[in-house]
Amino acid sequence: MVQLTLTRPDDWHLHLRDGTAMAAVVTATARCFARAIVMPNLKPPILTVEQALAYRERIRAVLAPNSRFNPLMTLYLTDNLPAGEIVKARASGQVMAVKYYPAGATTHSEWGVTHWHRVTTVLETMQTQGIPLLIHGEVTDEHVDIFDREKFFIEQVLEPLLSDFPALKVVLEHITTQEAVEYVQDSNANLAATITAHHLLMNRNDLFKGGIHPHHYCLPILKREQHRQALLQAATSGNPKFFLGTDSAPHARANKETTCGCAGIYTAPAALELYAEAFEQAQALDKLEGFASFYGADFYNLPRNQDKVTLTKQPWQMPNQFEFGDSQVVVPWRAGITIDWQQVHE
Ligand SMILES: NC(=O)N[C@@H](CC(=O)O)C(=O)O
Ligand SMILES: [Zn+2]
Ligand SMILES: [Zn+2]
Repeated sequence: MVQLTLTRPDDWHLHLRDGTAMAAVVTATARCFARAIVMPNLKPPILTVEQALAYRERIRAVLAPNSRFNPLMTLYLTDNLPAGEIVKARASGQVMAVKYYPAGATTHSEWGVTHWHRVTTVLETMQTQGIPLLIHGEVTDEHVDIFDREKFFIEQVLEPLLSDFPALKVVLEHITTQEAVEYVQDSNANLAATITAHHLLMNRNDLFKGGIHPHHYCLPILKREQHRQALLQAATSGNPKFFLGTDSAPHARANKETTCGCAGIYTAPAALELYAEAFEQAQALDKLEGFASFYGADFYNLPRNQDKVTLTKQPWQMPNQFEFGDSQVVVPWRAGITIDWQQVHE
């Protein structure tokens, strides 16, 4: 049997939601990942260190008693986030980063940043304190084609922002384009990017193959094949600027399969297995460990994990749905479909 053993990975971009929904999904991540950067886009969002630490305790409270899963918290950047909150975040040791949502760009981004010029004081403090800025990199101008929003964000926002804050650590999250890959490659070591499994394995045809697929809809939206190839190349290149962030983003089935469905793909139930599939496709399984288990920790100046996980090539079928709190269900990516790799649970 083909087996693959690697240092336990971390997920550097994850949505856990809150309440009973959170309780229903957190194990899917905790079974595999040692740590995860937990996104703050709750409704209402996580605006203070106090709220972030309380959210962290709610997550920890539903973990199995012997779980060593460590949720790493983030703050939601608004036009009004006080710089003092950054100092508190640094002191907390558990609030690791600040998330920049352009207002209106994605799920629960309505409290996000209207223009980066409004948050320069906070960025200044983050730069001094060494707190990374995590960016959803899409412009929100409705005149910009949805497939070009990432490219335009890089030109119109990221480039000027980085030139004003060259020492700020920045993660361009869930990149989807060749332009993003090239921009990150060509920048200094303070800029890194996360890549999702679904953007490594699907292109925009998968939104429409034989009919419309709401469970393939996420933001940034899937792009054409040329971009998927660029992402695959970046992820498997061994360049430490690219690391794992699933962007696993569960929504209730009823909110996906509807007239105006939510953006977000729930990949946590097979996250590492799906990355293995992508890396195998690129004949680069030997590069998975660096991408999944080393480079993110290095970027955040955290120790690499010590223990291991093992995947085996034993097909299994993804369930059609999972419970999602309060009599809701969530449909995972690849629902009802065979997954090639499987994590071995000791
Ligand atoms: N990726 C998504 O399509 N959705 C995310 C938000 C985000 O990461 O942009 C969500 O919270 O549902
Ligand atoms: Zn996003
Ligand atoms: Zn996300």
